[in-house]
Amino acid sequence: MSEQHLDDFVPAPVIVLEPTVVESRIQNIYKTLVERDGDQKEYLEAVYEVLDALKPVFLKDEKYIEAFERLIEPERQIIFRVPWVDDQGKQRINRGYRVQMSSALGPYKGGLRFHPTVNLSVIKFLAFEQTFKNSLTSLMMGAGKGGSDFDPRGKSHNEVQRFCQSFMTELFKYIGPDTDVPAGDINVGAREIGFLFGQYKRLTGNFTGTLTGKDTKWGGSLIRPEATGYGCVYFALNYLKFRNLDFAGMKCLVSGSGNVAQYTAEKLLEYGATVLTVSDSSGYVLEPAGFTRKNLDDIMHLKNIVRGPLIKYLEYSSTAQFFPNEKPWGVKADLAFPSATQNEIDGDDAEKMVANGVLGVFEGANMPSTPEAILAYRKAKMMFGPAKAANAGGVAVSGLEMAQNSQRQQWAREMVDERLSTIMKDIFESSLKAARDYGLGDDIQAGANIAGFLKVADAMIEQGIV
Ligand SMILES: NC(=O)C1=CN([C@@H]2O[C@H](COP(=O)(O)OP(=O)(O)OC[C@H]3O[C@@H](n4cnc5c(N)ncnc54)[C@H](OP(=O)(O)O)[C@@H]3O)[C@@H](O)[C@H]2O)C=CC1
Ligand SMILES: O=C(O)CCC(=O)C(=O)O
Repeated sequence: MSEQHLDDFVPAPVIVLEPTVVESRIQNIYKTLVERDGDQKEYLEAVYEVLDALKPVFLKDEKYIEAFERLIEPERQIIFRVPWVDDQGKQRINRGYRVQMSSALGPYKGGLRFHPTVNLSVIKFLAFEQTFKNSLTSLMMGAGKGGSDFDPRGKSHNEVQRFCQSFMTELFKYIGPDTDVPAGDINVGAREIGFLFGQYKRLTGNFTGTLTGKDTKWGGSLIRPEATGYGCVYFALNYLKFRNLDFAGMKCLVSGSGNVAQYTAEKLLEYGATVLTVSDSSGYVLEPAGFTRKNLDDIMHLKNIVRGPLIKYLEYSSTAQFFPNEKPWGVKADLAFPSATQNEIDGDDAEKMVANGVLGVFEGANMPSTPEAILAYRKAKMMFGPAKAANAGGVAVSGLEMAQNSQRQQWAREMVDERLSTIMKDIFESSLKAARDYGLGDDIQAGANIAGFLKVADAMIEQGIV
């Protein structure tokens, strides 16, 4: 650029609007979204939470309102047919999705979920949350999310393989190591990533880091399987330290019994906490004296190898109690780690936790707390680690997997764990700093939204209206 051009460059003026004008712009953004996508209730819930938290940012500069308006329209939404053949030779059809939300900070990045509840609203809310989460990690990652309404429950190994191959036969057109890098989420673990990667390689002829969460023998990062659960506990550790507390003797409720729940429980045990519960979609298990390491190994065996329902855990333990079709939130404890799915804690569940003196909730799952639940935590001044901050460890190590793949290297376990722990500490601190910068005290929920948003918004503004 010539000097003349540099002289010509005038940064956009800061436009400060009256609070009433900001309020009405916010209402209009939300109203327009409801008019367009009113049936997407999970997406509306996720957008509303962020919109509300960003008010102080919008009050300081109008440009951020415009950036937000742009951000809530995904860059691209891909919906496709996934035909496959079951073990009886019968044709089956599922629907596949990939929402490429934002490429402001890097290639689209985020997991794939296979679950009968998957629809466009669910994938959009997950891609939206991913945008702020990935920004908080400070790694070069944009945001996306995908999946299918395919239900792997009761499907054979071969059926899952055929489904994954068909899913990738369409998805491969839209992804790549520098464009979009999917990973796992609910029901997409090491087995499914293997099938998806194999088909991607077969279709493109390239062995690239296009998926993360790969097996560590062929390009995966050490610590990626543990990263979301460990990261959530590291985040909680920073929050506890900030309140002059620690894990020793803390009684913890964990929900879910999949990837995130298992490694959350593992790290909690390492830190001397007591894990009282795990759950699945059929109910929850209580170990009244807390899970031992052996108990946790049994849960891992039941869920990862046998792939059975949680009631079968009673065959492994004589002390456990199983509560069918119930959630663990009424059990008396000190800390809660929801690690199953969205909206698994409603207002009533949260009130039970408040009444039981729960000190903090750290979200391993994405958006597990309803708006009513969050209100109850806030009123009770509980510690609250919102998903986009607390569960960012998984995607952070996926970012490190991308870096290792680019270098054709595999880093040592200790090195990845150290990076993860530092990233979680930085996320806690940057969320706190953003809250303080905007006069919001130690409101980590608002701070995480603000810190995550500002980086994406500034990048969007600097890259022009695209
Ligand atoms: N894996 C990762 O790296 C990351 C995951 N997350 C989030 O963490 C959460 C758990 O994911 P992950 O552990 O990977 O998934 P898994 O598939 O490994 O485990 C999911 C667990 O949640 C339970 N579950 C799923 N749906 C429901 C439901 N509707 N009601 C009650 N329980 C349910 C499952 O029970 P059942 O087996 O009976 O279905 C299972 O125990 C999700 O919200 C995901 O988006 C967030 C960041 C990263
Ligand atoms: O590792 C990733 O890319 C995605 C993890 C994910 O889906 C999430 O953070 O919700």
